[in-house]
This record gives sequence, C-alpha cells and structure tokens, in this order.
Amino acid sequence: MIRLDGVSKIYNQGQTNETFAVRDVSLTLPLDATIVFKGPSGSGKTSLLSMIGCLSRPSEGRIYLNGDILSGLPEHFMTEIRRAQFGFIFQRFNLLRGLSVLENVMIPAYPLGMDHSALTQRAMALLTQLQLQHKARVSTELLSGGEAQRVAIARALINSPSIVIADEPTANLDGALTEQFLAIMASLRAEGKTVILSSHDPRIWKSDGVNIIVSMQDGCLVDVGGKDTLSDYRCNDDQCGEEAT
Ligand SMILES: Nc1ncnc2c1ncn2[C@@H]1O[C@H](COP(=O)(O)OP(=O)(O)OP(=O)(O)O)[C@@H](O)[C@H]1O
Repeated sequence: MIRLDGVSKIYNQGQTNETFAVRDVSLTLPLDATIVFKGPSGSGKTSLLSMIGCLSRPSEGRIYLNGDILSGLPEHFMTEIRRAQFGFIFQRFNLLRGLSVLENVMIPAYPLGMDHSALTQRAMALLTQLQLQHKARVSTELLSGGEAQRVAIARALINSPSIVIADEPTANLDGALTEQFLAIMASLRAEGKTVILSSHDPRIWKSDGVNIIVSMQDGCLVDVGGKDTLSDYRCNDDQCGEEAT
C-alpha cells in the first residue's frame, strides 16, 4: 500500500511567490486498485502524483510504499525506486521529437543496462500490444494524438512497473480515444498493476473500473469516495470545506 503522512508541497518556500500546492495530506491507498485524483486545475493533483512517483520530494511529511519510506531517500535510491516501480504517462506525453517511436519507448530502459536486442524485442512487443508496431520507425512528431498517447503508454510500461501513473491522460483525447485509454488501463489492472490517474474529466472518474476517487481542492484532500472504502484518510476540513467538482 501507499501511505502519505502529513504530506505538503510548497514551491518557492519563503519567497514572495511561495505556493502551497499540497497541504498536509494524509491518506492510505491500496495497491490492487485504480485510483483517480480529481479536482479543479491547480488543486495539486500533479504535485501529489509527482511525489508519490518519486519525481519530487515532499516539503513536509512522509510517503511510504509497502511500509518502506520513499520520501527522504538519497537521490540515487529514489531514482532506482522510480525506475523499478513506476511508469509515467505525462499530460503532454513528453515524447522526444526527432527520435523514432521505438527509441522513445526504449529510452527509460537504457540506464538498466538490458541487452539491446532483448530490449528491442520487448519494446516491439509492447508496440504490438498497443497496435503501433507499424509505426515503430516513425518519428514521433508524425503521430496523431491517440498514437502519441499509446507510445507514451508503451514507454511507461517498458520497465514493467507495478504502478502506472497517468496525469490528465484524456485532456487531449476525444470520446473514442478516451474509451480506448480506459480499456488499456483496465487491462493493466487485470495484469495486477496499480493504476493511479489524475483527471478533471468525468469520463475518467465515472468509469466502471475506478475503485477510489480522491477529491482535491486548493492543495487539500477534501473527500475520498468511489466503490472501495479506504482504511485511513484525513480530510483537511478546516482549510478546504467544499468537495471538489
Ligand atoms: N514547479 C512549480 N513551481 C511553482 N509553482 C508550481 C509548480 N508546479 C505547480 N505549481 C503551482 O502549484 C499549484 C498546484 O499545481 P498542480 O499542477 O499540482 O495542480 P493540478 O491540480 O495538477 O492542476 P492541472 O489540473 O491544471 O494540471 C498551482 O497553483 C500551480 O501553479
């Protein structure tokens, strides 16, 4: 399970432009679930997911994965855990222009020193699974939005992460592509992966496969709902009284 204990993220701390992106969030999340963080733009979803996924550190508080502390580890341990445990699908996909689809998918695996032909085979298998094998040699700027997203999904899966994090994954997708994305996430859950999404898209948080919906507003956790109940969470009702929409 993932446990957040009094987690805050403060950007530009102590400066005139100090921003409290996440305020004192305490929450326990199971790993056998699809979890959605919802809330208006600027409510702190990306900041929170970045900390859960070891892309950034809390300014205050602690984060644990299966009882092991993630926050506060030396940088190289955080990087190792990030590579081994988490796959990221970013809001703007973050594909590298000028490189082929295949190269983009393989990049996160390079630091792990995997044999090149085995890695190529694995990347091709993922592209085939996502019906993109015919685009393997194509440069990423020639892809449609839906294709670019599936490349981003393949890249997120290259190191066989146990937890897949997607930040606003359907922001640029039409209805059919959103359905396709949700079907891919459901198949990842069926393989036993944890899926964590951030979204203000009702098509995401109303979808059948979602177990837990965490609502945020102004950096605060304001509600936890969904089909599955949570054993332990704390809302900061004194700071943020209303549920996010
Ligand atoms: N690197 C940064 N430096 C300074 N402020 C930041 C930084 N990243 C985010 N913020 C601020 O922190 C707050 C929370 O931002 P965050 O991106 O986490 O929210 P969000 O809910 O993911 O928003 P969106 O749905 O628009 O992506 C916002 O006020 C934002 O402007």
